[in-house]
Amino acid sequence: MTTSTATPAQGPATGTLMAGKRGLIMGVANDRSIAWGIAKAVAAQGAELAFTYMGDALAKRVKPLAEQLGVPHVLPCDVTDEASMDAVFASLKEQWGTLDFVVHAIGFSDKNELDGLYLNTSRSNFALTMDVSCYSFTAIAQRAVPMMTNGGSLLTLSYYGAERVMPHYNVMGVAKAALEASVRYLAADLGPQNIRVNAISAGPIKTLAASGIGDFRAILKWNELNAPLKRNVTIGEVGNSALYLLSDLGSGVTGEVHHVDSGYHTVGMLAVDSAAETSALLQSLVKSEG
Ligand SMILES: NC(=O)c1ccc[n+]([C@@H]2O[C@H](COP(=O)([O-])OP(=O)(O)OC[C@H]3O[C@@H](n4cnc5c(N)ncnc54)[C@H](O)[C@@H]3O)[C@@H](O)[C@H]2O)c1
Repeated sequence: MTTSTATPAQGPATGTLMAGKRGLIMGVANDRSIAWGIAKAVAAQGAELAFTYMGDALAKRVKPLAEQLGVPHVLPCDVTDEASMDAVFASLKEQWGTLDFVVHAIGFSDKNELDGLYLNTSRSNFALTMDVSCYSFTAIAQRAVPMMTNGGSLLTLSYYGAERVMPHYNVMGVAKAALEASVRYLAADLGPQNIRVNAISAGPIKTLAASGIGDFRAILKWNELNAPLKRNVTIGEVGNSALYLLSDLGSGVTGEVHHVDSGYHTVGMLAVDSAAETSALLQSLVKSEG
């Protein structure tokens, strides 16, 4: 193996950890997407990939990215549409026959409800958020598992708002909590087939999906000030942790929610050395609420 010690800033480490493995990456929207960070990390280790994208508008962005990594299969998929998911797996079955891993980096909620109080969540947006952000992982697993004849690895993305109240995360927090529970149930169901199921709980990262969350910039700053590493994480770092869970390095790990968040989830109190800046940030949040 020829793994280098490159940091995410220098690009992913190259090597052969994923050689011979075929995987589907769902959720690349652009080059800021967490799914893109994961795709780069596993491609640099020899994985053969397929991408899905949602809607014609994103095809223009996703196809050139796929070309960069030499990904030949780029398929449309809307996870609220059963036929669209069936078509993706029928196509992969025809092209590849078997599948080794799937990355589910998909979430959605009406941004009007990612602001203000959770109390005001509508029935329709509750159902849509749960469908896209939680149930779809199970729906994808149902289709992927029959192709994972040599075992496999399923990976989804969560956020700390599943465990603790984060301002404005609202119904997404409820959906992520359910998603994390489904990781554990799927892990139990699929363990006997040597199919592992895990989640990465990523720290806040400026992406298209994140831009819909109220006061997201303040959340980014708050994490930077108060996380043990005193900075936010990159999609490259999430990609490297995903590589561990998707490759045989993670062969003993399933049902896990692995935090890649500069350690923020371990902190019980604000950082004393950033108290002044954190307090100024709080003041600005109070003003924006007012
Ligand atoms: N950015 C963050 O701070 C952060 C932190 C933790 C977890 N996450 C999670 O990471 C995952 C990826 O999000 P991201 O931040 O990279 O943003 P992103 O906008 O780049 O990716 C979200 C993806 O979901 C796709 N999507 C939405 N509705 C869909 C549908 N009906 N069918 C198929 N695809 C659909 C979008 O097309 C997009 O590709 C999400 O689950 C998100 O909740 C993000």
